[in-house]
Amino acid sequence: MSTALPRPARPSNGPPTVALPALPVGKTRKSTGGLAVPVSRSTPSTPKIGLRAPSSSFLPPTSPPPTVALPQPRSASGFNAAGKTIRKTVSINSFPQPPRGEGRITSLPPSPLSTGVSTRKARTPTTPTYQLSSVTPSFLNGTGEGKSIARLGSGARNSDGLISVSSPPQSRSSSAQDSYSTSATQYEDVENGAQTRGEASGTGKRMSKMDGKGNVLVSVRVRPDAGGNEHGTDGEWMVDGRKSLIAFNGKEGGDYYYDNVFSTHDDNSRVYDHIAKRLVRRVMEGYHGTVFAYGMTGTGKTFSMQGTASSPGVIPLAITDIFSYIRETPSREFLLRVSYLEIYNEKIHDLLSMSTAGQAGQPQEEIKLREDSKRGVYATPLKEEIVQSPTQLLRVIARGDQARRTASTQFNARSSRSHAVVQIVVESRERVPGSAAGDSKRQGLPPGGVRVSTLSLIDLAGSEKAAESKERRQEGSHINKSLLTLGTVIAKLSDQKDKDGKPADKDGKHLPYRDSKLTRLLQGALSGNSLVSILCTIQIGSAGSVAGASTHTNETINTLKFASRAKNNIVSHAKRAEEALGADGDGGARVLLERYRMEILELRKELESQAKNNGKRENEDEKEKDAKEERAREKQAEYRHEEQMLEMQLARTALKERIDHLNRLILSSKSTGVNASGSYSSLGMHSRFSQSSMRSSLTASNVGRPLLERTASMTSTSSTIGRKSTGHRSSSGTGGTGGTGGTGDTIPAVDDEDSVGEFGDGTASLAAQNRALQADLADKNRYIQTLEKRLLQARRASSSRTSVGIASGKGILVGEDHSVATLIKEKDAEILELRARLDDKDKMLAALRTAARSRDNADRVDSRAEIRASQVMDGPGATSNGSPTKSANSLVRQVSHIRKRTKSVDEMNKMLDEMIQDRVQTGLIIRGNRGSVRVASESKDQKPPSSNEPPIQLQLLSKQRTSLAAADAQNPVALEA
Ligand SMILES: Nc1ncnc2c1ncn2[C@@H]1O[C@H](COP(=O)(O)OP(=O)(O)OP(=O)(O)O)[C@@H](O)[C@H]1O
Repeated sequence: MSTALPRPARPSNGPPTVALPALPVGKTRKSTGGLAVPVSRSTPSTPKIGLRAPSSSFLPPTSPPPTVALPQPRSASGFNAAGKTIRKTVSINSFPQPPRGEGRITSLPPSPLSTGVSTRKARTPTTPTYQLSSVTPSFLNGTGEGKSIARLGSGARNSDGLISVSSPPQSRSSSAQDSYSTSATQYEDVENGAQTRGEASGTGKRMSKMDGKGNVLVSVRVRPDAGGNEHGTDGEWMVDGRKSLIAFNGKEGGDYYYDNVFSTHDDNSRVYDHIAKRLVRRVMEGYHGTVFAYGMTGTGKTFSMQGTASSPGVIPLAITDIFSYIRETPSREFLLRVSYLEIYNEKIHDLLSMSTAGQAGQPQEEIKLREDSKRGVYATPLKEEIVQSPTQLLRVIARGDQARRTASTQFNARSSRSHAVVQIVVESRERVPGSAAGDSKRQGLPPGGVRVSTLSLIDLAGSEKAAESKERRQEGSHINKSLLTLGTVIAKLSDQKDKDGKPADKDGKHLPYRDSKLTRLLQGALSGNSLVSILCTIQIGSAGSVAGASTHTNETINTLKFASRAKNNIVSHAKRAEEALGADGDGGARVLLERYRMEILELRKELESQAKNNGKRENEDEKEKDAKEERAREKQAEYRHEEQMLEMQLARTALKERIDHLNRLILSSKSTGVNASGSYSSLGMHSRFSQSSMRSSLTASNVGRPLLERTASMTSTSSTIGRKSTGHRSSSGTGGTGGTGGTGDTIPAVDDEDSVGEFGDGTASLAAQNRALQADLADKNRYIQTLEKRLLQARRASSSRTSVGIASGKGILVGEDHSVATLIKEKDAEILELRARLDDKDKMLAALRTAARSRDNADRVDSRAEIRASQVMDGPGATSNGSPTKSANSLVRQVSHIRKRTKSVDEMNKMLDEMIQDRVQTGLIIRGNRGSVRVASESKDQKPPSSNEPPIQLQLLSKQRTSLAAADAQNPVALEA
């Protein structure tokens, strides 16, 4: 069916290269206030529009077939074969640069707003309709379109043959470097200086190079009719996607050419490819870009921007391409952050924080628009989320969508009641600064800087004429007001600047950007700082009613007018964003990539310095630890050493005491006991001595375990002796006055034959002394065993310490250990010696015992004989008279004998004291407060005992032996025995 439809008879090729004469404008067109009039309307040969098929006819035109798929050159499209003037039918694609001055003004399409209409009306009759013919033709005009088309080869992709412009490759991730013939692309190519279109660009290319400006990309999408009528109800509409044409044959009709016209059959993917794909790439390369959808409510703005799961729209497809670009550009690193806001009833809401703050019932902080020289106009405070994957980005946007306000309207069950703005900020920098020096040089940018560009994807709320509810009406009034302001600003846009250098309208007046939040937010894009692509959505059809049809038609025409005006008036001066170097200044501080890089560098430095410090600290810690361990070891060794020295000292003292004690005992055993005066007994002496030595021991060894054990040993010793001593005393007490006639019967609990003193005066008998000695001997043996144990332990400790000392290389320790080892050896020798001495003493004791017995026997015999002799000599009278002469003599003899012996003991003690005194003087022995002595081993300058010189105990012992021998020599009784 579509094949049979006649097409508008417009020349499609062979455009003139010069300005064409003005053509008369048809009345009907005039009445539209300058709206474009399809040539076909006034061409007799052209069928009526009502019969025409819409441009979405799927089959290629029959005759004459377009030579190329590109849009008509504007010179050709401006009029038909009949030479009719069609002011507004100049192809938008033929505006590689904005019209200027008067030409531009006159070429403006009629504004839907009152301001533009009168001007247009006044000028229309006198102004040539093809004002832009003087503009250097672009690659799309007659100078080279054929070649460019052949090269671009977009037709292959267009299955329905309606593509009017070359299309980029379809792959979402393809580069499509030179396949997009829009003004914006021309601009970009100028920037890069690349002859991407080669000869196809022709003079247009050269012109572009000269001023580097371009128009925005304006596309129109026709939504399928809800009633199933694809091409309009009254047959007045014609949509030709291939020619980018929308023609209306009704009231205020005309032909409208745009960069792209999408028919009802074009899907979202195709729409994206044509309106946004290139722009997204440019954004990734450093330009700011804005895509927005404009149109009446329910015409498919949201459908085009967001799409559906099966047919994703501009936003998801752009996101896919952004990440594809990042993947394809390994030489740069990127950082993406996204924000999402809506303008509802002239208030800005953050859709990303609304989903959190709003849910929690917290009022959102009011978001204001601010402006600075670097960022332009921006909303603050606005949540920005850094995203790392398409999924994450889509999720963020979906979250915002959830928060967006929608409501049911007459034309849309889920109408967006706000303008929604997704902003994706792209930061990028060379991965290795300076690596692409050549490239950077070409771009005139230093390597290493961060480029920041912004992609704004805007879904405007739909204009609405009538609303039922008050709320809808209020929303509608805000929406309409902001859209009206947008239209006004666009209508007033010009190259004029005011005295401050700010964009001004044609009369030099301020542009009313501030009249609405929307225009304020779009200020940067509208004033040319960014590449702009506008998608206008329309619906051709009645929407089921006559009233609806008329509303639709009016709205559709208004939308088309808006699109035309935007195409003509918005001029892009977009430049690649400057690279911010360092984090200095306001711009630098915003650049997260730079901030993060600096932060990373700082953190790395910190990490390194920390690692260094840690290393140092570890070393120090280790050293300190070593030193501590060393000190602990030394302390331990010192303690052990002290302990050992103490033990040895105690042992020495104890041994000495023993020796003294034994000596005293031996000497006592040689004596005959105390005489009748009872001045002292040997056991009494011993007891006293024992107590005193105990005290001294306690004083000398008041620390350590050895003390307790040794003290216990001493206690047992003293108790043994004390018991005997007590027993002795008690015997003294009972039998002390027994006189010569006293017998052993007076001593209880002593069954030994020797238990009774011969004098009955309490003097200890030899047997008692022997028992005491044996008990003492047992004590001594036990003590020696304890000593041996101690020494064994000391030896072990010393050997382990020696090994530690050797391991740690401490010569001094080894030296000390040597001395200790030597001491131990000496101790061993000493013990051996002592044993030998003890054996000697045992033997001596046995001998003494025997001698004592035989002496006692002899004494008894002697005394009896003496008594008998005196009795004989004195007679009975003498005895009765009690002459005491002889017995007194005998007693005197005995006493003198005992005194002699006592004297020898005293002498020996004296000798020992002298020896000790001698040692004390030489500093080898220190005398304690209570008479105890200790070896001055603690003193640091203590000389190690000479290997030749025997230890003091041995010396004492040997001296003692000598003295004993001397005493024995004086005491023939003992020796003879
Ligand atoms: N090209 C299309 N193909 C199929 N369905 C479409 C198309 N355009 C719009 N629709 C459908 O029309 C309805 C309204 O579309 P959409 O919500 O996108 O309109 P709108 O312009 O955003 O409206 P509003 O301004 O009220 O938000 C939706 O159900 C959508 O699916």
